[in-house]
Amino acid sequence: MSDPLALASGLAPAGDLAPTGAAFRLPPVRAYSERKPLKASRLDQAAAKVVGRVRVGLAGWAARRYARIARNALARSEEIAALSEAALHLRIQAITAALRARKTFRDADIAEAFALIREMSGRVKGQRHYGVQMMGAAALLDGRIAQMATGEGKTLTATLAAGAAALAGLSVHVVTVNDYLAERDAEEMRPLYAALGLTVGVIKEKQEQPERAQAYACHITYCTNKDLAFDYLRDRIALGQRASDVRLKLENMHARASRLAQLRLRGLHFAIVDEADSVLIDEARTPLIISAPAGSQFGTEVLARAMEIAGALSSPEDYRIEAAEHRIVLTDPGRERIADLAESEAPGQDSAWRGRVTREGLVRQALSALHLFHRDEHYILRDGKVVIVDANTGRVMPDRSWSDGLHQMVEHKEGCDLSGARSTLARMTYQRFFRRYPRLSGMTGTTRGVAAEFWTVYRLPVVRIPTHRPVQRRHLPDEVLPDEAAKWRRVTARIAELHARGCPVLVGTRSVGASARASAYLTEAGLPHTVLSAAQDGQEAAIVGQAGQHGRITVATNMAGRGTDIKLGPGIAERGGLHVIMVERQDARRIDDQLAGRSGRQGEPGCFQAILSLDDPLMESGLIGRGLARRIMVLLGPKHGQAFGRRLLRHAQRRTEHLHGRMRADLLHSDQMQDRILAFAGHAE
Ligand SMILES: Nc1ncnc2c1ncn2[C@@H]1O[C@H](COP(=O)(O)OP(=O)(O)OP(=O)(O)O)[C@@H](O)[C@H]1O
Repeated sequence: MSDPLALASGLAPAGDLAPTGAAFRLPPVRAYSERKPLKASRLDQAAAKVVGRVRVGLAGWAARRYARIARNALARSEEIAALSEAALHLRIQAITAALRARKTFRDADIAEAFALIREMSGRVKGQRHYGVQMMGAAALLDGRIAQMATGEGKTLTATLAAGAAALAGLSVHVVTVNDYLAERDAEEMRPLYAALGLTVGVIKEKQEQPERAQAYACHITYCTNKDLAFDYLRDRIALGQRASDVRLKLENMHARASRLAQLRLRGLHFAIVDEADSVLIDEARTPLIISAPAGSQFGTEVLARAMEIAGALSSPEDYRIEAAEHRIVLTDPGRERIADLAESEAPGQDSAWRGRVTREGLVRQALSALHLFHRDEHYILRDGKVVIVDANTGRVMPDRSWSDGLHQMVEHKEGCDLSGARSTLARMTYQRFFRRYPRLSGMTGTTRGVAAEFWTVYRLPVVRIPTHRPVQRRHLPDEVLPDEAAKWRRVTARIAELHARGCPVLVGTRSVGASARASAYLTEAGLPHTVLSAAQDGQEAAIVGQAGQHGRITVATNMAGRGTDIKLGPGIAERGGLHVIMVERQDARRIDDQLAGRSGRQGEPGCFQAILSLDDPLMESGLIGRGLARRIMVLLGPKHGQAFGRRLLRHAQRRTEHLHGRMRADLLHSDQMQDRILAFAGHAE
């Protein structure tokens, strides 16, 4: 293999899988493995982009190599299928020894390991990996993004790469986007790993440090990106913010042991990121912050006054709402008005109003709470508390809070009790975190528009893997209605028609609020349905389990757009499979594709249709206003008007994608600057 995987081991050797003795050497023990930060100056980024393009072009060549590995593995399948249980175990021990001795993955070893894992999977789970799944797994082992269409079986694919790497002695992290998927995948695959002699740990939200350390000590650990990154941040705090490996080696045994006992991870070695575009691209900018209760915070009166002042200002004279960037910008006249209002309403009363920066910060947060953060979209109210809804996954994040007093401002707006203010102890982003893995890989259904970014930011080339069977999903043309009301009438009519035929329907929305509206319209039309949203994520498995059954109607935010495997009930394939109706465009075409991918899985029939309106939230990033767009649509008549509406929405989506891409590039650059500045003062996180 031209780019062999260099082996490294965690603190604890990954277990005794092969007979001990002279047969193989354990890889060198490193204290807390991680990669040095990658360079990311503007010039590096530009160069990486060019290289990235070339590598994307060369991906076909790499795919041929992975196909060869898969063919070689399949060629052994008959012989391996004939092995007795004991003989199969002996072969697994032999390949384990070979992998560990060589410290690199050779194509022949990979083919042997894959063939053995595949056979074991067939015996234990009744599922033998397809050739294309072995291709995908070879790409993962090689540190790439395997682009595999939705429903192609990425969960099973990961077992080959995770299993082979764990047999070789690497500690493996399989990263998914939410707790439900992490637990489901780990439990589903546990019997297979156990048969290979590998242990599996699952990280769950409420676990304490010892339990977490135990789960990370397993050969393979299933976890969410959020848990993993926070555990790493906590380890960095415990390690004392210094380059850990050298320091740990220099410390005496006792100090070292007590420090190690506080750690959770065994360092970063090999990660397989499921839904890689969501984790590595969409969530790249999410700030990960570890905070502690802070001493002082503003009281209700100050927040109330900030809200009053915010209410007295007007847009665009005093401030501008930049919806796409999700920020408020104060104008010069606005700043003056704030100074006047603060002075007149509270002559010298509270120190908060004396300093310009604090004063304007407070009013900006109040304006944000009023105009940018909406209930049932960005947050929900649960037990009298403001609970954030993650924009990417549609899930509630009970332990997350907005920083810099924004959370308290939103609580005040909603009349909730104020939670305590917190100060930051450590902070980083996913972008920064995942770049620390010496060997990173990912799987995703789509890399549309972001393949070059995977390379620029993470040095991850994308390899497209063919589907096992031809895709049978039908895509109907988008329909664009002039406004919300017309859209919902059309949506309910279409659902009623499908429901009458017994077809299961999945309605995909962008927010909890839109799901509630969909639910109200369906109730009015007398259509029985179930809502799957952040507000009731506890029943997720049960709802998803039913969504492909006869006549079912399920309304879901984009939380169902990732990883959920909706199985078709009896007779449903003959009725055309699952129908997915998208009622709002997402911020990126990739996310629309994910929703479409809930239907037509594994070569089954399915149908995808978008019924949209010019009231779509994306239109805020559009070229022209909604009123003008409506008039032009009417002028153009039904046929051309539709084409115009479709183009307008696509264009708005492309602008949003572009804007977000630029923001991520800026962040990478500023992260790099921060590294340089902080190099004199210690580590950034
Ligand atoms: N080799 C196989 N043999 C039999 N069934 C398989 C095989 N591989 C996958 N499947 C089945 O295919 C379905 C889809 O798998 P899975 O949910 O892992 O797909 P996915 O690629 O992760 O989809 P998504 O992109 O939506 O996350 C599952 O029901 C799984 O059991």
